[in-house]
Amino acid sequence: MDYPGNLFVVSAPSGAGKSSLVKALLELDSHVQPSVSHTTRAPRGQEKHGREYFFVSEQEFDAMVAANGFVEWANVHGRRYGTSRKAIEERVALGADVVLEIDYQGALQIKQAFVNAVLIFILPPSWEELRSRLERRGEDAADVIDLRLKNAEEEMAQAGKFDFVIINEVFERALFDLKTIVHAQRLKYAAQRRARADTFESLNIP
Ligand SMILES: Nc1ncnc2c1ncn2[C@@H]1O[C@H](COP(=O)(O)OP(=O)(O)OP(=O)(O)O)[C@@H](O)[C@H]1O
Ligand SMILES: Nc1nc2c(ncn2[C@@H]2O[C@H](COP(=O)(O)O)[C@@H](O)[C@H]2O)c(=O)[nH]1
Repeated sequence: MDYPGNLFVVSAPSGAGKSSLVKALLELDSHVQPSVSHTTRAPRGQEKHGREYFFVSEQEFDAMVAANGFVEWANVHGRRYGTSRKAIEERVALGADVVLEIDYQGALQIKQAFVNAVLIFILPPSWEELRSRLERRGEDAADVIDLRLKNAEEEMAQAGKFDFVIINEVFERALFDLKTIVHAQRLKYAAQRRARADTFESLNIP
């Protein structure tokens, strides 16, 4: 389905820096709105219900799956995460640009539902740096970090299925790349929609 708003999907192995990049993008670009996912994992650090995530029980998550309430959902690092269908469809239908920070399985499901969604994959500069970012962040236990690094191998193998790949080595440079992609795609889709509207008008199609 085609909507007036744009969907940007940002995926990366845990610790590559996608949340930091998306947060910085949101501060710079008031046209972009974040999507708040539902998850069955516990809050960490200063995370708040409704801000970083909607933290729900396994039963609540099951109920949303049964009600077709997710536009995509996946098992990631042993927990379930999903994007509310209603929140996304309502906002892009109103012309908002929405950014989703989700894993690659969810990103590929989004592309099926929204063909114009732009998929962006963030890579760390090296394995060593990925591990040290997770350790420096200091929010996950050692066994959780090990699991996330193990899963990173499979996740990084999916980068080729994305529309764009950004290497997050120097933060400001990666942010510039992300901003450029968002602006370029917004202009491209606006031009496409205008051209289609002009064609319909010239053919007298309401
Ligand atoms: N370019 C960079 N150089 C150095 N450190 C960075 C860079 N980008 C992000 N970081 C740091 O790396 C850590 C991981 O970043 P962040 O939490 O944004 O990762 P993430 O990909 O969102 O991870 P997760 O999927 O687990 O939420 C944070 O401490 C962040 O400040
Ligand atoms: N498929 C989905 N993946 C999601 C969603 N929300 C977050 N995520 C991904 O989960 C991992 C772990 O996140 P963390 O906050 O526990 O570190 C990360 O790759 C996220 O991108 C979602 O709605 N759907």
